[in-house]
Amino acid sequence: MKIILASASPRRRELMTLAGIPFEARPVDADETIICCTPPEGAVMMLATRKAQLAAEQFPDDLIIGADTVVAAGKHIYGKPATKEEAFETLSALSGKTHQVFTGVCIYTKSGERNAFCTRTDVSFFPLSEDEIRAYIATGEPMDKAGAYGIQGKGALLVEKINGDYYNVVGLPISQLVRELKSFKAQISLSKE
Ligand SMILES: Cc1cn([C@H]2C[C@H](O)[C@@H](COP(=O)(O)OP(=O)(O)OP(=O)(O)O)O2)c(=O)[nH]c1=O
Repeated sequence: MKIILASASPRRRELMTLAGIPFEARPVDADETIICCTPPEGAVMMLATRKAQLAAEQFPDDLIIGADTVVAAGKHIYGKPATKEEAFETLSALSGKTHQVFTGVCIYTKSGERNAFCTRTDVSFFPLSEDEIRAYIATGEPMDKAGAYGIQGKGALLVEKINGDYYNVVGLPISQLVRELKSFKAQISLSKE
């Protein structure tokens, strides 16, 4: 049984490699629309499960990992910005405040085993000036990232402090994932021999 990462995210691939998990990356084209008023924890687990189920159609004999990350602040849920203006609005809303980053992960086999979990990290931003936000957007970094920033890049300069797993913010709570995989019933080897 192979491990399939149902993801196009280069960050998730890097983190799987960092953890020493042997895997193949097979992106899926999932509808990432979140039903209105769904709490972020439920939304990310639902989307992670949707991605895993789609990949399982193509790889019915394998163990699939799907993941989804969103940023939540107050009642708002922020995914990847569609435009630079949306990135500006998102970063303005996060400026000077603490928000939550939720990543949902689903480990799934077509034979019926399923484990979905969600990890939360609190991230506090410094107050940001309009010029600072515009300069950051001009780097191009925000456009493919939930909440319109990447903590692993220049986005690190926006962050005053974090509470929780750093790798969860980058897109995969890798230590929790390794623990969940160990307790998963499927016969998988986590070593790369
Ligand atoms: C907050 C934050 C998010 N991100 C990224 C992680 C995810 O790749 C992305 C959130 O979008 P997702 O929809 O979770 O993932 P994706 O579209 O990149 O990849 P796939 O659906 O194929 O798995 O935002 C960072 O890289 N750094 C950060 O600091």
